[in-house]
Amino acid sequence: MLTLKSVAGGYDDKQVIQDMNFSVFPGEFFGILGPNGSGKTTLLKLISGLLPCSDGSIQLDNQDLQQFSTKALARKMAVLPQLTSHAFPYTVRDTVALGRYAHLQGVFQTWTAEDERVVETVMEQTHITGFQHHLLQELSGGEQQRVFLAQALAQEPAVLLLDEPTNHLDLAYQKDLLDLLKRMVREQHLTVVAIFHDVNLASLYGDRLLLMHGGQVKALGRPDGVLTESVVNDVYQTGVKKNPHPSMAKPQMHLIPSDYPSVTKGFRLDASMLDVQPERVTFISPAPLRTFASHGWGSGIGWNRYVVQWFDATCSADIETMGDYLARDGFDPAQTIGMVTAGSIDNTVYYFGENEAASLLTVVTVGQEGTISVWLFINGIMTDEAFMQAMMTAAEAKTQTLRELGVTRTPSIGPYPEDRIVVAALQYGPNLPGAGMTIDLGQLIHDCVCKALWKRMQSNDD
Ligand SMILES: Nc1ncnc2c1ncn2[C@@H]1O[C@H](COP(=O)(O)OP(=O)(O)OP(=O)(O)O)[C@@H](O)[C@H]1O
Repeated sequence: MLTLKSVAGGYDDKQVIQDMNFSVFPGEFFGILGPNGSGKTTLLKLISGLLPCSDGSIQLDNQDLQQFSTKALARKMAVLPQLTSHAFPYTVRDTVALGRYAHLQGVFQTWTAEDERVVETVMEQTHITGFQHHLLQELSGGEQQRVFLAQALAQEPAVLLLDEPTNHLDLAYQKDLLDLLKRMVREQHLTVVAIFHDVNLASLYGDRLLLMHGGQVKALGRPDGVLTESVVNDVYQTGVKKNPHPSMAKPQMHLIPSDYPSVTKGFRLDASMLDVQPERVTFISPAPLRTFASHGWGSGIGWNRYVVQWFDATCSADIETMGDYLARDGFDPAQTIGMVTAGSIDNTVYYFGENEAASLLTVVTVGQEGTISVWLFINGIMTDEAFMQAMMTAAEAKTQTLRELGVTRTPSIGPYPEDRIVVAALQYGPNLPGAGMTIDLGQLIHDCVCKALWKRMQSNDD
């Protein structure tokens, strides 16, 4: 275990680190974050013994760092410093082999079969075997980074210290390197202490994070506790928005550019953007809208410009055939919510509604087999909660209207597996924090969906 007790330190004329107290446990991936100049590298230099502490102490497995000989410390701890442009006239293999220095045995420092095996293994793990006979200066920055990681791993340390290890690495190698470290943490109980600039990578891979500010601890703990919007905004002095990762329980921070002009400024979603043709109904927005869609192509949460429904009696409407419809009619698949149903243009009704809180266009289509699609195009800035509440309110309005109309459907009134709801918001204009039935937007949605459905059903009677 690595333990820092009241550690202070820095350079001759400058005290950088103050009163650092924390422990890093065996088999832990410990991430260090902080703005430029906050003291991350200085802290790592103190932990590696490169700089002496001016106060406090650092212990490794209950032994003071100063009590280790250089070679004994190198068998316990390896360091991957920030990559510099300084290139050595060594081959890749020789550079990696230098990592075995602390393990060489006897007076003649004999190179053993075990040393050979370790060098081979770490070169394979870091994908550098293919250029092992190249000179270091012939490699790209990312390739050099992997060579120095292999050298550090060749030390077979219990603790690995890394200063911005993903610098210079492309996306795939960033993931490869961090996956490798994570695997070593899990399988070999390696302790990793790594400085990150990318808060999202730190969140994904770090078991715990230390957020530094002005040479001190600003926050320390699990990523979801450390990476709060207010703390990150405060420390980095910039606007961020926190969101969960789509497939892991890890927070992710999204930068909000401060002078990003709203492309949706100055227009309003209304029926002029709706195109009703015999074979399909299309809503075309001049700019991407934030969308929540329950079914079909583009379902889930996203940003889309087009919402399209094709009427095709022969279509099985599965997600595979949707690509053909999009391609045939020239819609960008990345910006489209698409659906297909049996039916015709007669089945489309729309209604524009407005109250003091917001305005919205409601489009309702009813397929031949009874499938109902409800689209809501809302003028305002909706929160995620508002989107979900809008979905629930629209579903409730639909069910209530069908009940009032005495409409029965197969399999039954109520939840109908093929019914669809799309909620799209301009994300410009009034703030709309909720859309439940007790607030203005919810009432407007309920009113518009009921009116549109009534209109549709009355036209049925004509
Ligand atoms: N060799 C040095 N001599 C004197 N001061 C130094 C030295 N190295 C760094 N500093 C100062 O110490 C402070 C912390 O620097 P450090 O490199 O630890 O920050 P950092 O958080 O790693 O920054 P970055 O994110 O930019 O890499 C800075 O104000 C820096 O100017």
